[in-house]
Amino acid sequence: MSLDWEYFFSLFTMSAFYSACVTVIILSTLGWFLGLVLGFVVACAKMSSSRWLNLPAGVFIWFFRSVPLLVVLVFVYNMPQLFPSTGPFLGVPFIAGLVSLVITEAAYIAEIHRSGLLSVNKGQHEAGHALNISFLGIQRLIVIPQALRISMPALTNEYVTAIKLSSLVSAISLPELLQTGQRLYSQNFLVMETLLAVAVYYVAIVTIFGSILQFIERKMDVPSRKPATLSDAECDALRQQAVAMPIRKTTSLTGLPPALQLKKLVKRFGDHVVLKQIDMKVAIGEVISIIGPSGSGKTTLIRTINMLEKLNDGEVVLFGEDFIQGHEKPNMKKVRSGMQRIGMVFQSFNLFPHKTALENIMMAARYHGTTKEKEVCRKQALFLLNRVGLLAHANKYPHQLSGGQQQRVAIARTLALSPDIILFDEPTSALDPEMVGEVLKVIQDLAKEGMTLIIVTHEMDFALSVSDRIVMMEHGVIQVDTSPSDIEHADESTPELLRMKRFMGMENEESKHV
Ligand SMILES: Nc1ncnc2c1ncn2[C@@H]1O[C@H](COP(=O)(O)OP(=O)(O)OP(=O)(O)O)[C@@H](O)[C@H]1O
Repeated sequence: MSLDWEYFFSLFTMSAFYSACVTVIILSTLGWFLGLVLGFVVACAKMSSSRWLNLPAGVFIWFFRSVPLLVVLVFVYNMPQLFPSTGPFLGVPFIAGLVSLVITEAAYIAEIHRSGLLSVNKGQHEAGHALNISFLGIQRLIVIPQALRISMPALTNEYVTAIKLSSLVSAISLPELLQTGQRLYSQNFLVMETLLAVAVYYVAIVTIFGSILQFIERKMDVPSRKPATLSDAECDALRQQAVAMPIRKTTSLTGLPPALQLKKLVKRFGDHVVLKQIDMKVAIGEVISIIGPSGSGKTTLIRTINMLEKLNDGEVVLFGEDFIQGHEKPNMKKVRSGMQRIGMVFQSFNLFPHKTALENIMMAARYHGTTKEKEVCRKQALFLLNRVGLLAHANKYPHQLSGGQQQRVAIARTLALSPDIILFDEPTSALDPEMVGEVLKVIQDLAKEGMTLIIVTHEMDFALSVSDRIVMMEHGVIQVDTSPSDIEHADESTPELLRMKRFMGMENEESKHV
């Protein structure tokens, strides 16, 4: 048996096939896109902690992934028999086909979205929170763009599946490609030629639209972008554009309330009490280093100050005003305005990987509208980047920067909100030794300018040189709270201080014999 090639080629000049192609493209594209949107809602519902949301979402995914599209299709198309009022809507084959495709696609795509959303690092949410960006803002600006990039290959694959699945709507007499072919070969019995032509049409659609999605995927692929270091001339040009930030001078003023007052802070993780009634005052412009053995609660302490950890009991007072009360539901208005005054720099930088260094710095100011115009915002970000010595790297993405450079960008990002207090959580612990100095220098400059700083650190020499007070924590309590000079002069008459001195590695020969 040989194929009738003349007939086969004639099928590519037949207008019925081209209108069938249009039907397939519209149906599968709409089905995929609406499935994308519905799938996102279902994924968010499934990830919600509310049983009222995650249970129905789980049932939806389980049910519609289990039922074949053909069954859903026939059911939806015949729905008007049960509910006649749906007739004008679901009785239309295109709409019945679209609704079925959207429901089935949404069940699959919800799981793709969920894996994308889950793969965005917790630190990204925390960095957004520390920049006082709301939950929805964090999703829109930080999480969804990253999750979409991660999910894009699987979503492209799902689009191809939608194109192929659209052939099933031939079962309800929608003149798509397969149905057009079936109608032809039922008249002339040239089955193989017709189906071969149908296959060619499908391959062409998949190839064209698959390539478009792959192009978008490549555009979203941040690691493949490699903006270069700017030349000296380019840096000079940018420096001319930079506009100084209105940084608040917070040198200690007598008569003003402390910048921070921690009153009997208690934090528990299950039965484990990590902070045991911590009391501490931080004056305006003061630099405090918190040291102590691993697990003593240093990080937890500063995380409770900006609500990254929920306080169980106690109170945080910010510039003399109520800020956080452990035993009460937070007053979100007060918390939001307080958070605006506290910046945080993380051990693992938590820069936004889909944004350049400059965009990382601009994000929060633009979100909060502290600087209305994008251009002013950009100029201030340039100023901050210049201040941390990274103007030449303005257009680079975090993956192109060294650890020390990333941390300096993170500090500039924090400064973009003009905070009054900055919390540093072991800012140099994730850095190679040769990069520690460059970050400490930036922190030292902030200290000299009178910024209020609380620094959790294991860099003892740095703590001694930069701090007004050094606080040593052990087992969730503050053991010693003293000045660097008291530590340096510690001897046997002050055993607590001597122990701290030893912990800091400053033990001298004399004291070793104590
Ligand atoms: N999310 C959490 N869930 C349960 N336990 C936690 C959590 N975070 C911290 N902890 C526990 O709280 C204690 C204090 O942890 P924290 O990170 O504050 O210590 P640290 O003094 O900063 O230690 P390190 O110097 O090693 O960073 C530890 O025992 C830790 O296991």
